[in-house]
Amino acid sequence: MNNDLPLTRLFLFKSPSLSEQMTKTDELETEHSAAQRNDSFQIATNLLLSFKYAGQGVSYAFRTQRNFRIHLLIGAIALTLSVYFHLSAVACSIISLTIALVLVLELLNTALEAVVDLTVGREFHQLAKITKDCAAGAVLIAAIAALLIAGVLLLPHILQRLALI
Ligand SMILES: Nc1ncnc2c1ncn2[C@@H]1O[C@H](COP(=O)(O)OP(=O)(O)OP(=O)(O)O)[C@@H](O)[C@H]1O
Repeated sequence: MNNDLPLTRLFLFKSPSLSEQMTKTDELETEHSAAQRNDSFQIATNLLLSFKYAGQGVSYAFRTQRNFRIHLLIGAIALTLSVYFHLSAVACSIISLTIALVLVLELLNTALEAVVDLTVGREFHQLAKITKDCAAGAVLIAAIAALLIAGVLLLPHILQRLALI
């Protein structure tokens, strides 16, 4: 297995081969992005703009990541049920934390995918595979834990309401 990433791949925005393939539109978008980046450096002290960029990250994940939307929907259902069944403040906090953990990991997964794609482009690389698979695995483990915790805390109430116990 060749684990050596060329240094140029790590430090250049695009590999030369990919740059050659860029369309005129891509070039314009890159210039536009560069201008935006310069602006962001000039206004980095503005706290409201920091929140805005963070919001753009969440918005991007929501728009592009189906799993993020699914986790958000399941989280909303779990929280609604928690309030509906008058779960204790501690139980609600635990459920909220597990939901937040899954969403945070989904955002990090999306960020890592972007960095990997930025680095290796469309080329296959074993390290790219490991990075993406591990990031996806982290989301999966958090999601299973969240489901188990919500199940333990909510299931007795749901079964009771359905008159099954
Ligand atoms: N450059 C690459 N080199 C090697 N394997 C890759 C590469 N890109 C993706 N893969 C493999 O393909 C899988 C899917 O990659 P992809 O970028 O489509 O993520 P994804 O499944 O869409 O993730 P998510 O569902 O979280 O958005 C990865 O988990 C990895 O195993």
